[in-house]
Amino acid sequence: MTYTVGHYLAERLTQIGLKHHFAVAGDYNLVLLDQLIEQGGTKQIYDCNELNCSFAAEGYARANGAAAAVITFSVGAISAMNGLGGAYAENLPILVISGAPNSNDHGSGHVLHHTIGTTEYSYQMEMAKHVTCAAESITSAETAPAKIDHVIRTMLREKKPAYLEIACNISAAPCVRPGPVSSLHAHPRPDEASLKAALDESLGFLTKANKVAILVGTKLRAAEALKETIELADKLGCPVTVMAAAKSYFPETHPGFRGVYWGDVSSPGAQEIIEGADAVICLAPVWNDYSSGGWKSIVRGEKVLEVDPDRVTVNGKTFDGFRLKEFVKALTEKAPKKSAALTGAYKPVMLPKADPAKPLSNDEMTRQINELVDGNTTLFAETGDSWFNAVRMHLPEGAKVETEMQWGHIGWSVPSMFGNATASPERKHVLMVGDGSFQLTAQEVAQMVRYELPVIIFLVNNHGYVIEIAIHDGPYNYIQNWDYAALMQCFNQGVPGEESGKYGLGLHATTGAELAEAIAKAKKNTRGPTLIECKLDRTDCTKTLVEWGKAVAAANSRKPQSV
Ligand SMILES: Cc1ncc(Cn2nnc(CCOP(=O)(O)OP(=O)(O)O)c2C)c(N)n1
Repeated sequence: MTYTVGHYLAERLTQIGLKHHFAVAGDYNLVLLDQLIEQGGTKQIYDCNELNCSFAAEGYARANGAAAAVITFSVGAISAMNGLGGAYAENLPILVISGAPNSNDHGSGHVLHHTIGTTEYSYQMEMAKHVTCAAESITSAETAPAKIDHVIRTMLREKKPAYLEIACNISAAPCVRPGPVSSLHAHPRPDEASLKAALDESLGFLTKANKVAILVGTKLRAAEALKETIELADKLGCPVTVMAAAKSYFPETHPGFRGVYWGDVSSPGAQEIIEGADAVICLAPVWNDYSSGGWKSIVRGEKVLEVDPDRVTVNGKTFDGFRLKEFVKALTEKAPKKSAALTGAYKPVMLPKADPAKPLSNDEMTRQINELVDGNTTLFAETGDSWFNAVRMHLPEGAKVETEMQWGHIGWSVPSMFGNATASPERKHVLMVGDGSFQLTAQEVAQMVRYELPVIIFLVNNHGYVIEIAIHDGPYNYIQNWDYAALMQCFNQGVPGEESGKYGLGLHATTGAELAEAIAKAKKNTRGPTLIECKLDRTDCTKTLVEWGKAVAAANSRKPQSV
């Protein structure tokens, strides 16, 4: 068998740990898809469309560390741009690979199908450059290895997405074989002088402080320093809070854990700890309009030691030339004990059990889902009140929560959980998604039926865009109602001649008792997804959503600066 450009790509994807890659066929990528299958190493998983394909890769990367999606030129790739944007915003290394026009067409004056009808095809590459850390176009086998290695090495180092387009007549062209994968993982060595200076300045800052606290931020997982953060918290003995988008990045059973800090909508006691501290160690925070509650709560300034993925800022000075992980390890070695602010025990908000015969409430639904979440569960929470329901849950050790609070593309959670469940079949997967979001990517549940993923989907049918209603209401926030549970009947048609793909289960829950019964059935459905449609009153949402929504609306309505 001739070793080809497509084989090279497949071997590199396998070497970096991808057991699967996602794909949607298109005539520009069919030969490439054949090469990837022929080389093996990563199994080809199909999606209903390229938006879902790119989000499935994003979800796979959340569990696996990296991922790949293969789509066709222009009509496919431009849909997948949304997944690239989301992966960029959420710091996830996915590689989107687009089939591309025959290398002979460039400069030929040919107008090609699936393009915008001009004779220039570089517009896609130009678009991709804005939402990736590396982007390359392969039009010859000779240059393919360097370009493939460049985009993979860069995405792994930067924890950002990358883009590759391969001319359709080059995928099966003969190619040299790759060397060791270690060259793709190389990181620059830390600058010791800067690391020491940052450490000395930070120790001086902490030694003077009495009430020290840690705030775990959004980018800490991408900085690969979750374990190191626990070690720092153990050494300091101080309270630890997490930002909403970092929920589950720090174990909630840890003696120092004190809830979620989200300004005025923080967990009880968390706001006082952070805003009352005289030294806050902020680890990889992202302060956007959502996380700061409409710019009202940003933790920054002279009381803050801010540790970003590649920079430390403290006492009005800034230091770089090393990674967050290296700095946190060095700080832990010399950090003083600072347990003065750790008073009392953490008291999570435990929701009371409702009367099972009463109409299902948001609190009762959240209470039962929280009970379902164990140490081996990955809980996906979609944009909407699902965010606030996940944030208020109390997690057992090992539980993970996945959100997309920076990009916030409604519907992201369905394909992303599909990808995540594909990457981590040993874990349980639970999704909370509103009816509005679900309508954007609902068809990907059919792929969960096809691949027999035993995930549980809580479809929160509160009849509209409740998060938008909380921010700013209008007729545009009300949607066509579906019989969401009945979709499973539609998706269960299976693959002709095959036994698989027929085990989706759709259930309705209008009371606490019906929900409990549905969850019991879902736990027994091991050969496919279970969608439980939870009927809630539109006004029944968390108070934190309403309060936060008002703050975001106020931020959106700021008057233009008068010149
Ligand atoms: C692709 C995309 N288009 C529009 C929006 C704006 N948006 N954000 N949240 C929503 C509504 C979410 O409604 P649901 O999923 O029903 O969730 P709830 O808020 O819990 O009712 C919209 C329409 C968005 N965030 N992403």
